[in-house]
Formats: sequence, structure tokens, C-alpha cells
Amino acid sequence: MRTSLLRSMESALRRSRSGSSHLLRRPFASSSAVPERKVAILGAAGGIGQPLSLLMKLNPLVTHLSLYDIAGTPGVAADVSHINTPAEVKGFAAEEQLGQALEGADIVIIPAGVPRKPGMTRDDLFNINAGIVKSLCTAIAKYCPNAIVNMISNPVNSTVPIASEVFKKAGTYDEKKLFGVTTLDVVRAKTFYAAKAKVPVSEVNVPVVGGHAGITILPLFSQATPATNALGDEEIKALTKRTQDGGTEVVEAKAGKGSATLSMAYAGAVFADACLKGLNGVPDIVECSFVQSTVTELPFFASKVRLGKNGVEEVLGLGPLSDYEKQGLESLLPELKSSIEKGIKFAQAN
Ligand SMILES: NC(=O)c1ccc[n+]([C@@H]2O[C@H](COP(=O)([O-])OP(=O)(O)OC[C@H]3O[C@@H](n4cnc5c(N)ncnc54)[C@H](O)[C@@H]3O)[C@@H](O)[C@H]2O)c1
Ligand SMILES: O=C(O)C[C@H](O)C(=O)O
Repeated sequence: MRTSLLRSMESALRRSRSGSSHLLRRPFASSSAVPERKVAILGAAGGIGQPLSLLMKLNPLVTHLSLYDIAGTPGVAADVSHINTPAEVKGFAAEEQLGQALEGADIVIIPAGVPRKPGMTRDDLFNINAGIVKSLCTAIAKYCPNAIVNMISNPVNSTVPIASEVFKKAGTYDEKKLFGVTTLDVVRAKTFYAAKAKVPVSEVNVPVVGGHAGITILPLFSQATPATNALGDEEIKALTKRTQDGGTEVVEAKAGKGSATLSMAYAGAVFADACLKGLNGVPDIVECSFVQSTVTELPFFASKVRLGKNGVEEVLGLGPLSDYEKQGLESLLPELKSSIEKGIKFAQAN
């Protein structure tokens, strides 16, 4: 997946440099091979929003890129629009333009909201971000009820349930189209595993299940490929802990200037690319994501998901777990349950 996104981007860059591509001379609308796809980014002028806008502009599957934020969008949209790739860029600022930003969107990516500072948990963001997510999802239900939603705003373990309740209230909820973006956990697990196991990072795959906060992030290193016997129990524990604390590692390193933005933009672009490929009928697109689920007793859970023309095609099971992973699963369920319930309660009361 990672390599296929990189290949797409490299070829978009090559084409834009050579100026020889038929894609650049002919709009996608007239191409029978590539359907029109509008991607909207809400929070596009933020730390994640800006590099994510850049990466989506480089994605050859995007024909229309709609950038919305409450401040700073005109500059970001003008800047990104000068890149000579096919996606047509439009910027929207202020709430009265939100409808236009969303209309016709196939995928809405939401990195709007405040990030952590050192000493905070993701749940500490709930009070501000819950309201932001609720109002943006209310607009999605009105202007693009059939869009796939990629939720990045934290706490993901609560913002996804909030979105589901907003859509239920509006009568537009389709569980196949709501995704909590947990790809950064997978990106981190792959990077850390490759370095420890001394295997090429481009070949590594590691499923990460559960949720997206602390111990609710459960990397399944027993299923990592390429498999290795080189890692003992203590090394697996250390890798698990580093993956669970990856966000905090960045928050502390940024020392008050926010949380992961560049690696998150990359992860968000990988996941949106997978959703676009699924929509376009590319077979066997599998990514981990926090979705409505029956894999555990909880109503939402992150696991491998097969993507298709309608969003979720199949929520895949956990596969065989090591004893250490089984313990991790038992430990995470109560915390994840309470974060999910907090989101549902908020949306029902507001
Ligand atoms: N899911 C993940 O793995 C993951 C990873 C990193 C960060 N995050 C989360 O993503 C969110 C954004 O992080 P960031 O670093 O980009 O923050 P940021 O403060 O740099 O950017 C957030 C942007 O959201 C905008 N915004 C605020 N309210 C809005 C509204 N109502 N409508 C539209 N835009 C609005 C702001 O103007 C700002 O430009 C945070 O909640 C952060 O915790 C999630
Ligand atoms: O850690 C954070 O607050 C941001 C994000 O969820 C991350 O995992 O980097």
C-alpha cells in the first residue's frame, strides 16, 4: 500500500516535471479510466491540513480538491493550486462556505480541531474537539450525506462515535462510510519493527487493532511480516510500548508546538488513497481502521478492513493472537468502551 501510494505520487511528479503526460493535457472528466473524485479536507490550513492538502493534490485519483478551514484557507488553496497536477483546487473559508466545500464530495477528511500539548491526553481535547466534529458532521449530513468520512480529529475513540450519532440523528448514517484514521499507528509500528528486526521497511506489514489512544493501540507484532525470530519478548514489549506512545513522543519533542503533523499527513494520504482505490473498484484494498464492528463486544473497534465501492466491504477478524496480545486486548476494552460511550453520550445530549 505504502509503496503503491509512493509509486502514484512519484509518477504524478514525473509527469508534472516532463509535461508529457496525457493526463495533464486532458482533464480527468474526459478520461474513461479515472472517475471524477472530489476530496474535501476540513481543517485544511492546520498543521496536518496543509501537508495533507499537498499530498492529496499529488494524488492522481483526485480530480477536485476542496480545502476548508475557518481561517487561512485562501493562502493554502492558492499555494497548493499552483502545483501542476490535474486536481482542481478550491478554497473555502468561513462557515457560510462550508456547504459549497462539501457539496459533491466523495471523501471528507477531517483534521479540524486542537492538538495536544505536553502533559495532555487525547481525551483532554474532547471538550473542544467534540463540538467541532459535531458541527462539521452536521454539515456533512446535510451537504454530502453519501460521502466517506475519514476522521482524524482526536480523541478518535470518541469523535467517531460522535459522528455516528450525528449521522443517525440526521437519518444519513451508513456504517460502511465512517472511518477513524488509525493509519499513523500502523505507519509507526512498521517503522519501529523494521528497524528492530532489521528488515526492509518497504516490505513490512503490521496490523494495529483496538483504538487510537495509549493502551487502546494494540500492534499485533506476532502477525508482522516479514516474520522474524530475532525479537524476544522484551523487545516485542518495548516495540508495543513505543507504538502506543508514538504520539506522545512527538508531542514532547515538539515541546508545546503541537502533535504529529507530517507523519499524520502521510498516514492520512495513505488511507484516503486506499479509500479512493476502493471506491474506484480496485480489488483487495485492506487497511486497518476504527470502524463500526462486531469483532469484539464494543460497537467500534480498529482492525483490518477490506475497502470497496461502498466504503467498508468487510471487517476482518483479529487472527491468532499471542498471549501478550490477548492480555493487551483484555486490558484495552474497558478504556475503549468508556471513550466510545463518552462520545455517544455527548452527541445524544447536544
Ligand atoms: N488520528 C490521528 O492519528 C491523529 C494524528 C495527529 C493529530 N491528530 C489530531 O488532528 C487534529 C488536528 O491537528 P493539527 O496538528 O493539524 O492541529 P492544528 O491546530 O495545527 O490545525 C487544526 C486546524 O483546524 C482548524 N479548525 C478549527 N475549528 C474548525 C472548524 N470548526 N472547522 C474547520 N476547521 C477548523 C483550525 O483553524 C486549524 O487550522 C487534532 O485533534 C490532533 O489531535 C490525529
Ligand atoms: O498524539 C497525538 O495527540 C496526536 C496523534 O493522535 C498521534 O498519534 O500522533
